[in-house]
Amino acid sequence: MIKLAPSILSADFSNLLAEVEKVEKAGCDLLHIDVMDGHFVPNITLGPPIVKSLKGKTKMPFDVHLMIEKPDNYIGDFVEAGADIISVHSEACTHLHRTVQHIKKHGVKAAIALNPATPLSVLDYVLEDLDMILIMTVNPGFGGQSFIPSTIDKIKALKNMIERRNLNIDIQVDGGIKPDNIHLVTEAGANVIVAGSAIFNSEDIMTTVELMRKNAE
Ligand SMILES: O=C(CO)[C@@H](O)[C@H](O)COP(=O)(O)O
Repeated sequence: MIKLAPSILSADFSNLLAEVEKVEKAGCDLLHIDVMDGHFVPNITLGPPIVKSLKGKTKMPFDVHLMIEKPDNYIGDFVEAGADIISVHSEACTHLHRTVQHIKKHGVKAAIALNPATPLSVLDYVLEDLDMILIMTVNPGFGGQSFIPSTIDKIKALKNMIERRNLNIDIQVDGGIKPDNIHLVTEAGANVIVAGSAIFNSEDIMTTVELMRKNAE
């Protein structure tokens, strides 16, 4: 079962609630919230108050992707604001295992995100503790970038790694996913698909979501 997670980075922030309502009505499964600090990535987006302002206004779970340094300092604030899943970047964590336990202690789902150049081996000793792994299919920081094709082999290798250990972990992909390439990532093993510009910049969100779902399966 494929889950679609529209990234609000490409939404019209002056009309954020209406944008969220549109993707929920179109049948999307999760709301992907990109948090950027201007240090880990060269862009600044939003913090817990914006997340909190949306809580209770949609039934979609909040999938919060922290592209920030020192994520441990902010996990509690995002949980309090309404996060249901929190992803931290392996590249931003000095003590990755500790950070994963920190997320889980807050009672939300824990995920690790990997930049395109980061090997899967960083997951070796934390895999069993994860609910989801986020394979970045662009370098993080901006919406509207082009999909990096070498990430397909990485998704396949991750799928094998999870199956070999008999685990049940979602594989999320994020960056440059459109109706015409979504099948490449789902065939490789991804089941949670983030899409920002493809959904929010489309003329008809409902039709685009339907097309993405059809092409994914
Ligand atoms: O995390 C990020 C970018 O760092 C993403 O969530 C983007 O927002 C996805 O946007 P598109 O590539 O789908 O336009």
